[in-house]
Amino acid sequence: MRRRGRTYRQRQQRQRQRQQQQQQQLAARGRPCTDKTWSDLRSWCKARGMAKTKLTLAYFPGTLRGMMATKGIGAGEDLVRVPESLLVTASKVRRLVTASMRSAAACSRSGSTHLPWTLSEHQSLTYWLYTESEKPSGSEWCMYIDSLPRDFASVPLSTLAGQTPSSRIAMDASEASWIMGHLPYSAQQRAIEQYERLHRDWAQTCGFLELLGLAAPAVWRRYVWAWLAVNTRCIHLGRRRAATDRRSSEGGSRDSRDSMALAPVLDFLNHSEQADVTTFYDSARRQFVIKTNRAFSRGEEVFISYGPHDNRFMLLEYGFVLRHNPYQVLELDHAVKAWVDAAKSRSRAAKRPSSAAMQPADIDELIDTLKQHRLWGDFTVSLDDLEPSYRLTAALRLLLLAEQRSMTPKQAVALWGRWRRGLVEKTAAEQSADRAVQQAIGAWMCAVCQGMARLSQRMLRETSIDSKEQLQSQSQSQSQSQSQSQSQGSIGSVDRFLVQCLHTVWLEISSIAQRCLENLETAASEQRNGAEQQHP
Ligand SMILES: C[S@@+](CC[C@H](N)C(=O)[O-])C[C@H]1O[C@@H](n2cnc3c(N)ncnc32)[C@H](O)[C@@H]1O
Repeated sequence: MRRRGRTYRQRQQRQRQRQQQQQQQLAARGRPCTDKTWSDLRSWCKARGMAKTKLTLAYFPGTLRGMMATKGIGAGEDLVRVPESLLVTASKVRRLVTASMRSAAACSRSGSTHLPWTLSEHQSLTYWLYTESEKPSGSEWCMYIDSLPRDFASVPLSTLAGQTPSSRIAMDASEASWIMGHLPYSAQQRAIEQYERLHRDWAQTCGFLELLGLAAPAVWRRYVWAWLAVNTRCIHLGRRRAATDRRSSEGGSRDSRDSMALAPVLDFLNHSEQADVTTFYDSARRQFVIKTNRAFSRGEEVFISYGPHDNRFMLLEYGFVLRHNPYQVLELDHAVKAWVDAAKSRSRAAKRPSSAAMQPADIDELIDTLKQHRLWGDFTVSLDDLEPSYRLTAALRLLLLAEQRSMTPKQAVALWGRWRRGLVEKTAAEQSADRAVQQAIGAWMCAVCQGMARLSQRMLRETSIDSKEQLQSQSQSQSQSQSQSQSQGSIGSVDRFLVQCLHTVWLEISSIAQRCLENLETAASEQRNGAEQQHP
């Protein structure tokens, strides 16, 4: 039977329904941004040669502000092409400063326009962003600067940096000590190094500008903002070429020594570990290009990849974490170092040290052996196999072998060398030492995982948003008892998103530690069963 054609009204109704469905789908995925800042930025970029893209700024439930496909994007298509004129690089900053110095009286007095540029790329871009954002008459780049986040509160360093520069993290601010106290050990160390880098960059920039007779960045919090904007948003242009391989850097073009840049529009793209993009510099058209190797449908969030990083790195560098990060590992450097410290104290505390017992100097020698073989540090357990990594096994094997009473440190190193070369133990004594060290590694791993599981349970309680709010009201009511809250650190006004990220990190740690424990228990019971069958 032939279907009768639809009436005009039915067609109209169906079209309306389809439009409504599409709008609902879009809203579930993300909400396009209707902000004037975005339309101004787009027009400003267009006037400077940026071609139209199939991307628009939008807000998404999980990732907040990011880029949405306005049309279907096919695999192999360009996502965005940023013209040279819109890339801010260190060489451009250097040329701008040189040009301003040429016209400055200070420079004509010295009669030289040569600038011995000593700032790093990060320092140069931070200085540029700082000065542009401070310009009283408005910057030529104000459209771009207005599009940047007002703060980077979810990046721990933003709080750890404090209100004034200081040579080390000021733990008297209770929010800073709360954050440090809730970072995993490995992240604490990285946060300290990050702070030292920020402070060194600020001090070196001030010193350099004073030498040139230019105003140094005086407002610390603004400098921290500019530094974090560069750290979280700059793109990597590819490998730096050697100075001899450099092409002309005159005429405003990019110097091939530049390896990073600030790039408007492109820096709205969020990260996904599933993103598959190719980035390159099209020297014929003088544009930085990002191509996607997978398709995106209309309304979908478009991602790039910031690299294969675990969540601790993501949190410290970018202020977010992935719910399921494929690069997650349990980092155990702190536990190995704690074992070393404890072994040294035990040895020092022994009243009559026996000639066979390890002395602190022996332990240092063993560590040197591991360092010589590039096997000291970066001790992990991966989520894939829940086994200690080769580096961790190697370190534990050497240290725990040497700790056995039957063995001198020299003998331990020799036996360890045989294990590294994959040789089978020959004598009965060697075989028994090997069995004993395997058991000792199992016991060590068990104790460490139990400790990590206990610690993560506490951290999970303290970073759950409910308890955050409870603690916040407690800390408000206890605001008079400053000394107490300062020594323990208070959650105070710590960014809510940062607290959620910390919670996710501790969930990961707890999950790996628990699963690792289960694995160890299964292995131990299999061993027991095997032994019982051999000697019933
Ligand atoms: C290059 S910018 C991307 C644009 C940024 N979302 C914005 O609003 O301007 C990098 C920052 O975006 C955020 N971000 C990137 N990928 C993310 C993700 N998968 N989930 C949550 N936030 C993300 C982080 O705050 C990060 O520091």
